[in-house]
Amino acid sequence: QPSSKDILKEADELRLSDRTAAKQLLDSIDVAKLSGSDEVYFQYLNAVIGTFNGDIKQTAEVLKNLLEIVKDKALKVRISASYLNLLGSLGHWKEGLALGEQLISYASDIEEQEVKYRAYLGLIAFYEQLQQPETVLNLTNRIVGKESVPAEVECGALAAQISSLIKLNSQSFSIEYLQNASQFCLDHGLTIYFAVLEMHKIAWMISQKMYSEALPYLEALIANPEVNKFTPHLTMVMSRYAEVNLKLGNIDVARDFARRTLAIDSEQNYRQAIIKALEVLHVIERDYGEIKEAYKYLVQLTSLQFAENVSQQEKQLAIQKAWFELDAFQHENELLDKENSLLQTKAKLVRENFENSILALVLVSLILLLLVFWSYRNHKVQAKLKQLARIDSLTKISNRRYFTEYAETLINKARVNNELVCFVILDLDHFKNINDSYGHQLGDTALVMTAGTLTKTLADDAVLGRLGGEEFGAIFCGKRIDEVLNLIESCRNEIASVKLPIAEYKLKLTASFGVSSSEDVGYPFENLYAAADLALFQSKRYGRNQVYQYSPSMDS
Ligand SMILES: Nc1nc2c(ncn2[C@@H]2O[C@H](COP(=O)(O)OP(=O)(O)OP(=O)(O)O)[C@@H](O)[C@H]2O)c(=O)[nH]1
Repeated sequence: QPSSKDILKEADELRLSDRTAAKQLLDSIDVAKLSGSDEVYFQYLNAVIGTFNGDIKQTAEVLKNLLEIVKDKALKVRISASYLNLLGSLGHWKEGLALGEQLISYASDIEEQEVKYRAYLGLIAFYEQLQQPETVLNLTNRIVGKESVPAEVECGALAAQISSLIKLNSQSFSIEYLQNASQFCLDHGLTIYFAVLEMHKIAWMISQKMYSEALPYLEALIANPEVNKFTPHLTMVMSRYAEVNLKLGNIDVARDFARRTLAIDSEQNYRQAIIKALEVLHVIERDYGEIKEAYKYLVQLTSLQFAENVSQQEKQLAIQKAWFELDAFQHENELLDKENSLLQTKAKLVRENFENSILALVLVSLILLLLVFWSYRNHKVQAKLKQLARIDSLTKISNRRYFTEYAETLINKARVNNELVCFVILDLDHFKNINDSYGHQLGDTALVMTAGTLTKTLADDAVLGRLGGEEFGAIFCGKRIDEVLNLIESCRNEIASVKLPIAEYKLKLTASFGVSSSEDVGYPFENLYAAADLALFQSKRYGRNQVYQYSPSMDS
């Protein structure tokens, strides 16, 4: 029991030699059981086998649809080749030219030689219809005589090759070559190609006026049942037979076969044969003096020749038009491609621009951030510097410059508010002795401890500062004099109880105070300062470690 695939292959092989058997094989297959790709193969064979009798248009339609679904590369090439052939027969030049170009590219990247040959054969048939014998010859030379070419492909190529050689009047043509080719196709049972080649041989013989030599070949063709089945071949053979007999003086046979030719193709589909038959009949009637009959055939002949010329010219024009349209289409495609790549470049540019903008934005943001940070730091540094410029580095309270500045501001404010201002100068007693006896370091410690005590006892009520050396100042605004004196008194006590870090704490630290008030000397700071200084002097003079308040009597 052969598999469906084997049956398909067998039908494929019989396709050109025995169409009926091939068709019967196909009909024996259960289509429902075929796999996807085998079903396409089946449809393809069914369509091409049908072509010989059936409607070419319908076959073309089937192949077109198969092309859309076919997956197998080799089968795709075959279907394309057959479809191309039909497009040529139907005069669909533009579609054919486009498919032809596609087929060339399919063929170039297919591995299987056989498929490649079949693709070339499809192209050959199409270019024959385009009447381009040079192209046809070029393609046939890629097949003829090459290794592992299937006989049917070889015969197809041979038929086209020889026809082109004759058309081009080539030196490479010889009747022996044609004879061998014809015999080869006959031996392989490829009757159609055999008939085509025989026809070329006969035509060539007629052109060489070898009428009697041509006669037996024509008779053999007429007797061949395979040729008989195929109307275009049969009409051509019969009309040629009429022509040769006319030349040989067999008038009755010539007339008979010319009339039979007209009868077979009553619709005059195969014009070349009909024209030939009409020519024979016209000559016969004219030579017999049958003027009326001769005239009748001449009219038919002329109008058919005219129609043939017109359709040939129409075909040429259609082909030209197809070339132009294809060219325009390709140009349009190229233009579209260019436009596309332009758009892509544009999009890339926009993207790059965007990316650059983002980058710039990030950079600017970073710079801004740095600036903000820098200015913040700068601000802090400035503030720190400013603070450093105001602070006495040893005692960490306001230095003289800042204290004086600030005192002026406070005093001005107090004057406006009509508040009492008291100014106090404090000076450590016998400080020089501390330095001299215990060293500068202990002197510094004493200064720091004094500032600490001042801050602890007075900072809530007064603004403090170091005036220089072992001298400190304090400003009280909006306090009564007795309150100020009390505070200073307790400050003096605190200083006196400071324990300097020396052995057994036996060194006593004391300070003398001079106090002035705006009530006595007004608000000018110089006045307050001078008055407090004078009071301090009294305090030192009269025993130290005590508080003296300025009184105008001190001035004298
Ligand atoms: N350790 C130290 N000593 C200082 C500093 N500034 C000033 N002195 C010293 O303070 C001393 C001030 O001495 P004097 O002006 O004679 O006054 P005194 O010894 O305190 O005597 P009376 O004020 O009269 O009680 C000097 O020896 C200065 O060198 C300082 O920042 N650190």
